[in-house]
Amino acid sequence: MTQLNQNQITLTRPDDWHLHLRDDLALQRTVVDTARIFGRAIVMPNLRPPVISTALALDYKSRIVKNIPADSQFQPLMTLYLTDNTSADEIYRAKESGVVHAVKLYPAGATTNSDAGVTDLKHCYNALDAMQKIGMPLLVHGEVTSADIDVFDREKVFIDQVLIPLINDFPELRIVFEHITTSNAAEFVATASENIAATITPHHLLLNRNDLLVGGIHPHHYCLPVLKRNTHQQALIQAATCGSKKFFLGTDSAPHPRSGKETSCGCAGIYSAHAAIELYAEAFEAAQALDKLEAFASFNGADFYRLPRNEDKISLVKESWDVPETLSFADSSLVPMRAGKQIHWKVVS
Ligand SMILES: NC(=O)N[C@@H](CC(=O)O)C(=O)O
Ligand SMILES: [Zn+2]
Ligand SMILES: [Zn+2]
Repeated sequence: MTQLNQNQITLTRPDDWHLHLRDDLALQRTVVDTARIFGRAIVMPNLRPPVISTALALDYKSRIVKNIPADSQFQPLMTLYLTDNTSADEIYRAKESGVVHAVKLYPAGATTNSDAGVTDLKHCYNALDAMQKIGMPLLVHGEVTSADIDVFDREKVFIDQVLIPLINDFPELRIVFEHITTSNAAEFVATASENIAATITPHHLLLNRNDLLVGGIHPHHYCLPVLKRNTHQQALIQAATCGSKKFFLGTDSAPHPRSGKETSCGCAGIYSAHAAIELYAEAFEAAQALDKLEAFASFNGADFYRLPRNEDKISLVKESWDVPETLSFADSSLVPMRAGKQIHWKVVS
């Protein structure tokens, strides 16, 4: 990475390894915002109905591609939604398509649109076996769902109850522990085998649970896994900036209409695609680790997914700009991360 000075950085074009684009009219917003900066993105399959087959993934991809601006080289990388019924054949079809790059595990009931998710991983052993054989990564929303487990502990308990047994049974399975939020997860990944990696979001680097709960409740900071205490935030910053190849950029940008967030039972998800790399630059600068941003954003994910790194570059300058209060979203609007406030890095073309 060429760091010209403290006020400008140039890095290889980054990729987003965990992204929600939604569907239909929403794609006009989400695809354009992500394609502005990112070369590729791993597209989450939690639509209604979920993307459970290669055929559905191909259809979804064609709807996404229609919304890519003509001057963009952006490539959506598709995923399948794992269910209790996913067959080994479906995994082989996914691999052969060249279009599906990973399979996503949502424990049933864990998060937005996860009702069709997995009730017990034992139902998925044929599919997991096939994935292990062909090197297809399993992406996990790593939270248990039992009512008796506190929402702040669900990630840590997932490691003990689900992830460790899974790795014991499938030691060669390539796994991405998505959107990690705790020191427990960061430590676990750092010391696990090279088959285990993790994505980290901009909001879990920049925010902690005070930003959700102090001075009133802030529904636009509600996401899953929920923001944790600041010691966990510090552990994530350390993991992202320490130079380890196991941690990489995944925004988990997850738009919901304003009306779905500002209500008596609000949806989980934070929209960051309008300014994702700029927000990461802020987090890395605050940790005095801007020199580590390029590997995190542009190398480690591509290497884990065994895809070529991007070749072109983007540049950011340290310049503050105002984030709008709202952005148009399908037939309504959404409130983006940092709405009505400033972001202190800006991409220059
Ligand atoms: N992260 C979230 O809070 N929400 C995501 C689902 C997910 O990634 O768990 C969504 O699809 O809205
Ligand atoms: Zn998730
Ligand atoms: Zn997500």
